[in-house]
Amino acid sequence: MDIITSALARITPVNQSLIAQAQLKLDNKTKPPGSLGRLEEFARRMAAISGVMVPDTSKKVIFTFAGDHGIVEEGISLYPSEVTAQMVFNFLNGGAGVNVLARHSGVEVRVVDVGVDHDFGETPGLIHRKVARGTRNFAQGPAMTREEALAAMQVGIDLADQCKAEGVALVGTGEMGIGNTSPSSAIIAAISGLGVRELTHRGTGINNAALENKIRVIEQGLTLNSPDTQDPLDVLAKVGGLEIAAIAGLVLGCAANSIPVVIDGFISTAGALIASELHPNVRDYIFAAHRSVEIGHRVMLERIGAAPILDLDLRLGEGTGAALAMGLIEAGVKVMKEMATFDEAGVSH
Ligand SMILES: O=C(O)c1ccc[n+]([C@@H]2O[C@H](COP(=O)([O-])O)[C@@H](O)[C@H]2O)c1
Ligand SMILES: Cc1cc2nc[nH]c2cc1C
Repeated sequence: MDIITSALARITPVNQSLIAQAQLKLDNKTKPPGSLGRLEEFARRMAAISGVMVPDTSKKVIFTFAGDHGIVEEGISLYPSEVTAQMVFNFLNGGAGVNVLARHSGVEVRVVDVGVDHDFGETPGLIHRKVARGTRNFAQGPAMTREEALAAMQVGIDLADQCKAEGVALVGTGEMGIGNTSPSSAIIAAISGLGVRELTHRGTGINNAALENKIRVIEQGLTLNSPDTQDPLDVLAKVGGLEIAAIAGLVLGCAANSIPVVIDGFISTAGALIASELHPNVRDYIFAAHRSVEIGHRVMLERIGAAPILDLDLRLGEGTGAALAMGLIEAGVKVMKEMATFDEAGVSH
């Protein structure tokens, strides 16, 4: 049995009876029924996924996976590939957006090199799991071999298994990779069958002329590689990315370990989409942190069936939206844990 098959075999449906029990408990709290809106949904789903009515949410981790992209040579980003490695050092120094917002929410950030085009040597604090020094240019041939895509997915699965052993209650996804909105658009175009133009946006902030070129380059890559749209791993390998594959593995691994997973923006959702196409129960473990400015994100979220928690015009990635949303999900669990019932508070109902 290969690595993916064995992870898929561990995925079970979430505990439906805990959803009903959690709602009963929430309805006894001092509030009109349902009045805490989606916070109640978070509390119900956290119970159903973890199998515990009030999970201990003290350990929360975001994985920021970094990888480079051969497609950058086509001029599809505003920034050069060197920025990916430079930002890895910024993450390790605690100075990036995700570090700030994760500190705000009491979340630990772990940075993973799964495919950066830089030799990090012994760099302390970095999780060294490099599969390759970036993908190949998918406008000229396949981005990865199937073996490379599977190896990167294995990184995510391993980290999810480790989270289970550590008692991590909530996992978040994040990424850093100059050029990675292009493979993300290619993935949703291949899987949805919609046109590249409807799914491709400005990434780091390219102008109209560069956007036209980006659309043309992605269309060329899809035509050249003609990924098997019924085979999510073929799509991932041919037009995806190493960090996207690792996120697919992390999401799959979280589902296999009954850990709720909060997905960040457009690129993270591309990874989660691959995982949820591989097994229908994966989506029950996913919380969508926010709706990104990237126009294709809405289509991805609809396909996964996830309603975004926030809509803040974010388009940074790294796990920034996940960090913010994790605080709200934890707030839902705290309502379940700490809020007085009508009887406890002596309030009539
Ligand atoms: O998370 C998002 O929705 C998001 C939207 C646009 C850009 N990004 C980030 O910007 C980089 C990719 O943009 P680009 O233009 O280089 O493809 C990459 O490092 C992502 O983390 C992230
Ligand atoms: C500076 C910078 C930070 C980022 N974080 C995620 N993607 C990014 C892209 C750039 C360019």
